[in-house]
Amino acid sequence: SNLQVSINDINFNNPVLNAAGVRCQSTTELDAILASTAGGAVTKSATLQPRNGNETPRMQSLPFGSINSMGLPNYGFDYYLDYVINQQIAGNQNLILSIAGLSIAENLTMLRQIQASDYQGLVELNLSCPNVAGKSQVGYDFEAVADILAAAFTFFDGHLGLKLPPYFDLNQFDELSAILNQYPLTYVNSINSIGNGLAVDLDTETVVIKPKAGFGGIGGDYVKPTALANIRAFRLRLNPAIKIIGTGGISSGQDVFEHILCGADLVQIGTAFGPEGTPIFERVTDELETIMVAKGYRSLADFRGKLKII
Ligand SMILES: CC(C)(C)CCc1c(C(=O)O)[nH]c(=O)[nH]c1=O
Repeated sequence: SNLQVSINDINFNNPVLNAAGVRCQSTTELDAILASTAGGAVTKSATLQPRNGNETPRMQSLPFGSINSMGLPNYGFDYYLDYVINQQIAGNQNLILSIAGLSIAENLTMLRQIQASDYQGLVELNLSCPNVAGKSQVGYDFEAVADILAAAFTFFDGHLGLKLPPYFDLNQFDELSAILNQYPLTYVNSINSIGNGLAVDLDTETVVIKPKAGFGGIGGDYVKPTALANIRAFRLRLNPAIKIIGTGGISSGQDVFEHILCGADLVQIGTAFGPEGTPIFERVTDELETIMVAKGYRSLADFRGKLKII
């Protein structure tokens, strides 16, 4: 079967990438993803200056997923911009440069530097980035979303995608989609981890991660129903020119199939990629092909977005 996907004029051999944040902070880790069956690689969300991130333990595996409060540890924007440009020179277009500035101004600064560079690939703006003190993360402050997109598109003409937090109220999908449809976005990526979950250890009667009194983003099996709902809700509301990347709860070819059936063009694996490593990409794409053959689908377009109601 044909697993190929094109996002604008960027061709992917298969739709399965890593998610920003998992095993993608160093060039060694990114090279390993590109050397694997993965359709492409996403960099750890970058801030202008390098960051150590939060105290450990800051991520823990849980029975059905993970909890993390990493605190944006990364080697800094220049490190990742250099990497994706070098990959572009080497002929690899399947990179996504992820940025998560600590302010709207910092995000615009990074976008201006990307605009001034030779980078022609995909850029993923992480809207779970912090907002002004006392306000919700940008992704939950729709005025801030409108402001940053209006400002960005006064100068940025590259392939801009948005990494969105999960939403749970159908009116939020209507309201946010009405904003996003006003801009020439290349894609939205749904979902980021479900924010501020909590896991406890029965024996020690403690939380399991040190930062934020144990509060952290939840990923893995726990979040797949929320991910599928967000993908479907945005697919049904967004301009068809805005593609969808599905993230959340993928650990099998069946999960990939479900994301694509709900409307995803590409998918990203975060939590499950951690313990399994790069072999997950071959396993998951093989499992996807098996399902497609069994169902008689020859390409992803044969079933993408064709979820039926009953
Ligand atoms: C939560 C932020 C630290 C503001 C952004 C980076 C990030 C992190 C992180 O670096 O803690 N973890 C996630 O699950 N998603 C994210 O987007």
